Amino acid sequence: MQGIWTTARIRAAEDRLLAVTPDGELMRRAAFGLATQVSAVLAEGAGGVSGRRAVLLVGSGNNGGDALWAGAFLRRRGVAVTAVLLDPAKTHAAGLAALRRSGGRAVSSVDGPQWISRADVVVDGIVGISARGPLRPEAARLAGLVEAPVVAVDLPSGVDPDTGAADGPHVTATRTVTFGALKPVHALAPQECGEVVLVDIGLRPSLGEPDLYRLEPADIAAVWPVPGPGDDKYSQGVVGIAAGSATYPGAAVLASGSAVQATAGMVRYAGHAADVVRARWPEIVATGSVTDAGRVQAWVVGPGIGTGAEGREVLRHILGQDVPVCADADATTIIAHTPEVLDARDPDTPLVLTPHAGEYERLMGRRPGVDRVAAAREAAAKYDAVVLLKGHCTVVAAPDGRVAVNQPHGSWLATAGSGDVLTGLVGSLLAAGLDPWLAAAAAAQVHSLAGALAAEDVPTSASGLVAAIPAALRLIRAVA
Ligand SMILES: NC(=O)C1=CN([C@@H]2O[C@H](COP(=O)(O)OP(=O)(O)OC[C@H]3O[C@@H](n4cnc5c(N)ncnc54)[C@H](OP(=O)(O)O)[C@@H]3O)[C@@H](O)[C@H]2O)[C@@H](O)CC1
Ligand SMILES: Nc1ncnc2c1ncn2[C@@H]1O[C@H](COP(=O)(O)OP(=O)(O)O)[C@@H](O)[C@H]1O
Ligand SMILES: [K+]
Repeated sequence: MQGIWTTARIRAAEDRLLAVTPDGELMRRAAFGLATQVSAVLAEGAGGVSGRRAVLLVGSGNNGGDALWAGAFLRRRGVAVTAVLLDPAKTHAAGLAALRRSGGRAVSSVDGPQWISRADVVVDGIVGISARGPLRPEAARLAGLVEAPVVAVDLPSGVDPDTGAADGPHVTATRTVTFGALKPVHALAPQECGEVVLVDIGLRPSLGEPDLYRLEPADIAAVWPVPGPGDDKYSQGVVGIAAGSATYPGAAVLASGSAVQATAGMVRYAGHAADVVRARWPEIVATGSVTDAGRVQAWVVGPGIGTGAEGREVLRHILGQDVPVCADADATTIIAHTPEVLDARDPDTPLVLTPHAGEYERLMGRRPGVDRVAAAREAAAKYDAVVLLKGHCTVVAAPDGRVAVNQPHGSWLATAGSGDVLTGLVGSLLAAGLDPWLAAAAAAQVHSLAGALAAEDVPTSASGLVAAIPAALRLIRAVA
């Protein structure tokens, strides 16, 4: 798993490392890595390095210092470097001196536009992990003039380092070069960061346990159930799907189909769409009611079941079965409106809730807001459940505090019925006995990968996602 650390933790680790490192050493390590990446962007975008023009946007902190030192390294490779100083009186003195010694130029922000317009690459050293709020007007004005590729130092300025919120003027980078460790912004604002490159400055041993995680293919491959020689259809975990209705059978078909594709064992369906489900997926054992569904090791409940009395009874029955439950869509709304249905649940029975922002609002009485990690954690604590908060970057929080952030592969999942596919994936992993947090996080990752593979650069559908699940799993197992 990739670890991600909040800026408070990064700063504390940096302080520990700084105390045992010669003055300026960390910044020089960071700047050298940064200069290497700027050179690479020049080589790719401007056809070479020597003779190309780099403009540094330099703020008042160490982030600007990194940019200035990198400018000095770039000079050695023959790059024409101009630093635009946003606050000359507070500019990092040693960095500025190094740039000047190397033959680089420094100008004030008034003279910035003429240099920015001729740049082959712009280095965003406006602000780093000590940033608060969006870009200030002068920085916003200069950033708005940039047309060249942008390499962001540590993070794209104006984007919140800890929440990834980009709700005001900010930089959008082609590449972000970060130091020592990933910060939340890198997982939560992929659109603004572009490609993220991590430069090792020796921080890892000082960091301790991560605050957030991102699953890597190897993590998913290691836990995704595959049958062994001793397995049969039951031993791998049977998942039950309570979804859809006679009028709206689509959710049932999608959630059940997703479960069929996800694992090898067995899928049971219970509800009013039994005929349609059976016709589409003959391998599913389908019945009309959850009370005669047979034994399962986990339940998926909610998509399309309605929020009336019948839906409530279905949910109450399922919560009382002492097996893990993924409650989605209408089940989320029922829980929000009649929380006493949860009394049917044994406190030790794992529950996964999968709200989108609107369902979150019903569950918590407020929108998730800009701090989606905190929002998911609060809901997880309130409901003693794993909460998968849907979005471009889906966040999965466990009641014990663990949080995973999903890595999106584009926005292809924004299609009707996509959530039904996700819930089927979660359910089959719960049935296989996975830790519920890991099940939800792995499902989210496979879901987005299936979206990208189904889409292949043109829009896809939820049925397309279901069909692409095997390809996503094949790819994950191949690269792991
Ligand atoms: N420590 C280390 O070992 C290493 C650190 N490293 C690097 O240091 C960076 C952190 O540096 P830092 O702490 O100096 O703060 P940083 O983010 O550059 O600037 C903060 C200043 O900017 C201002 N400002 C604030 N908000 C603003 C806004 N919205 N828009 C505009 N301006 C704004 C505000 O100043 P003010 O103008 O208010 O006086 C504030 O004080 C880190 O990201 C990494 O790049 C690497 O070299 C590796 C080793
Ligand atoms: N812009 C987006 N980028 C990436 N993923 C998205 C985006 N919009 C939605 N998704 C994902 O698509 C799924 C939509 O689920 P949901 O809102 O329940 O839709 P539905 O009710 O139509 O099934 C979620 O997994 C969500 O994270
Ligand atoms: K920056």
